[in-house]
Amino acid sequence: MPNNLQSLIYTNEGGSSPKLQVLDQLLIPHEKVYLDVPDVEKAWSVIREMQIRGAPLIAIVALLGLSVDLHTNEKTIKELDAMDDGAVLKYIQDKMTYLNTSRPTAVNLANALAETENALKNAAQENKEGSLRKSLCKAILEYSEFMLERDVSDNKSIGRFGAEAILAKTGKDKVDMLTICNTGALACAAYGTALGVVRSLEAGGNLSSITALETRPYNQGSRLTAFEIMEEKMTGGQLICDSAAGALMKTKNVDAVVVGADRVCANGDTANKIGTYNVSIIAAFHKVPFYVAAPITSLDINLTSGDAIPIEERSADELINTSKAPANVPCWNPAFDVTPAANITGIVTEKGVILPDANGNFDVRGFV
Ligand SMILES: CSC[C@@H](O)[C@@H](O)C(=O)COP(=O)(O)O
Repeated sequence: MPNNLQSLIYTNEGGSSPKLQVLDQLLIPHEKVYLDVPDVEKAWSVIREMQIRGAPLIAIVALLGLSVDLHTNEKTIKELDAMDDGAVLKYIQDKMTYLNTSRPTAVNLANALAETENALKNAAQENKEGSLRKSLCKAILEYSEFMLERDVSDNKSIGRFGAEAILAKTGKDKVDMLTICNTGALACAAYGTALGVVRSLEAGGNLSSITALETRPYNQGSRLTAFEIMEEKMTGGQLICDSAAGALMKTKNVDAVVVGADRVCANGDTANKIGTYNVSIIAAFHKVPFYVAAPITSLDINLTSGDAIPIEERSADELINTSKAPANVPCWNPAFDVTPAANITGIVTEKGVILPDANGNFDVRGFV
């Protein structure tokens, strides 16, 4: 991703004055506007309104937003000043619980908050700063910055493992790829997951083409992925509408599909942007390998199958406003669907590719 178009801008002058701005993705590709995130309320709303989106970025913005709130928001500082030590932990936990209500399907935020809880417990025990409040706030700051750095290195590993797996599976030197939604630098701190795999193929000279699906109704494919493809002049980049995926596989060539994930269950069932399930069925019909690319933080080993994944349903307006439909038509607008593990060839993580066993069953638990 070119430096002039980052999903977020984070600074921390002096080590304890974090500042966060996020790119308003609803305005891309026509305008580039960065929004200040001074507190958890703003972090919650940019996530909820999809001004930022993508499972990894949602978690990063929530945690950095919490850190900014605790260190620099005057209202929060005043409230903390008036508290005794016993109340501080609960106060921070309440803000975390609130952030976790922003969007339900991606598990990365819930996993990040669980990791933060552990960091808080350790910080409280060690109390290195000599003040519980300072120790807890420092722990949040350190953990949020760690997440930011880890995201980029994990994505590069996912990219490498995914490219190797696809080239080995297809036995080709150059591959035609298909993807849905936006899983690129705009969905993460940088580089991307599924689009990171495509980036890695391109870097190795192994990309023949990359087709992005439009991804109705929010058009993350046409607004964001197509934008990233054009910015980087990716080889053979093109856009098609969602309903053209079958025709593409039948009449042109697709060597492999690679998609992101919002939540991968213990058995490999994967929630991702609405329409991913359709693509997996078409890929299975045409015997095209179908890869999921996601960091370990997208795995939810507590859910045994995809039936239990909470699927976010969004307002009818989003569908009506983007489809010229009659204003009063009833709509069902699920933001995600679940691809059954049976349709998945491999799950690419930063630790390697998870493959099914001899019976075709996945068990992702050993990777967490
Ligand atoms: C690396 S992002 C993976 C997924 O989060 C992505 O494919 C997706 O479904 C995003 O949905 P969104 O509703 O735009 O947040």
